Amino acid sequence: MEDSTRDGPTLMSVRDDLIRQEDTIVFSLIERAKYPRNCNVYSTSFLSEIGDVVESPSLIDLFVKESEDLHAKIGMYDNQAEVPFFPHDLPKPIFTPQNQAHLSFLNPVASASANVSKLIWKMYLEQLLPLLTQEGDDGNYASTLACDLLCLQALSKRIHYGKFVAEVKFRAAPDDYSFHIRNKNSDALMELLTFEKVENIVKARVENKGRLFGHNISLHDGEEDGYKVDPCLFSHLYGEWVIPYTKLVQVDYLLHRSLT
Ligand SMILES: O=C(O)C(=O)C[C@]1(C(=O)O)C=C[C@@H](O)C=C1
Repeated sequence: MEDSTRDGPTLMSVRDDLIRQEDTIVFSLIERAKYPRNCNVYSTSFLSEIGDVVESPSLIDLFVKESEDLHAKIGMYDNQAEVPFFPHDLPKPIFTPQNQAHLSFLNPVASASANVSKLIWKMYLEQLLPLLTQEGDDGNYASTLACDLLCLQALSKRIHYGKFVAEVKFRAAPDDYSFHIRNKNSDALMELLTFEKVENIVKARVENKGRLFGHNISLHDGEEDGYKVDPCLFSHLYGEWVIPYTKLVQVDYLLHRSLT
């Protein structure tokens, strides 16, 4: 947890973490929008066409996988909030921090089961990038990949934070949640964990952040200021994908949470 009180995280502290993560998401998407689409980065035929390798993952596959291997070595995935896109054969951490108290908040079985990485990956590449970037290719593949990694990690962390939200909600009302968990009633769980008012506030706030962080400031009177990214994109992103995926994570987590 980024912010936990002495007695462990609360719904308020987890929501504060989510608010802080909005900044990271909005900033990283604005950074990615500096570059055009650069489709070669995502193409599985690009590397084989230029003849460098026989089997050809895309550049994004390669870059994210290699980055995650490096991050695993410094213990990134010991943190339950971080979920790798390529979880197989990750190297072991090369050191163990002394204070590991923050690592045991979630139910391990439920935490391992709640995973929407594939959905996030597909949404980012197929739906978000076409809305965020202009078509074109400026050859800046390394910078594009570096931005993509930050965006993907920020989105994944925010969405998988649903595990923490679910755990604090469960602990605050164990009887209500246990009843639906026992009955494997995902619709009732979804209803119980949904706060429409909060969702509307979140969407309005990220749109405002997009307006504030992406504001192009002109120095000349009469010149339109404009935005680096249309601010509505951020509320759209949250309304269509980020919040629904976070709720999927919460339901999946709860369905797999032991009740003892
Ligand atoms: O704040 C909560 O209670 C959450 O569960 C998080 C969240 C969100 O993803 O922003 C998801 C579901 C709720 O309806 C409201 C907001």
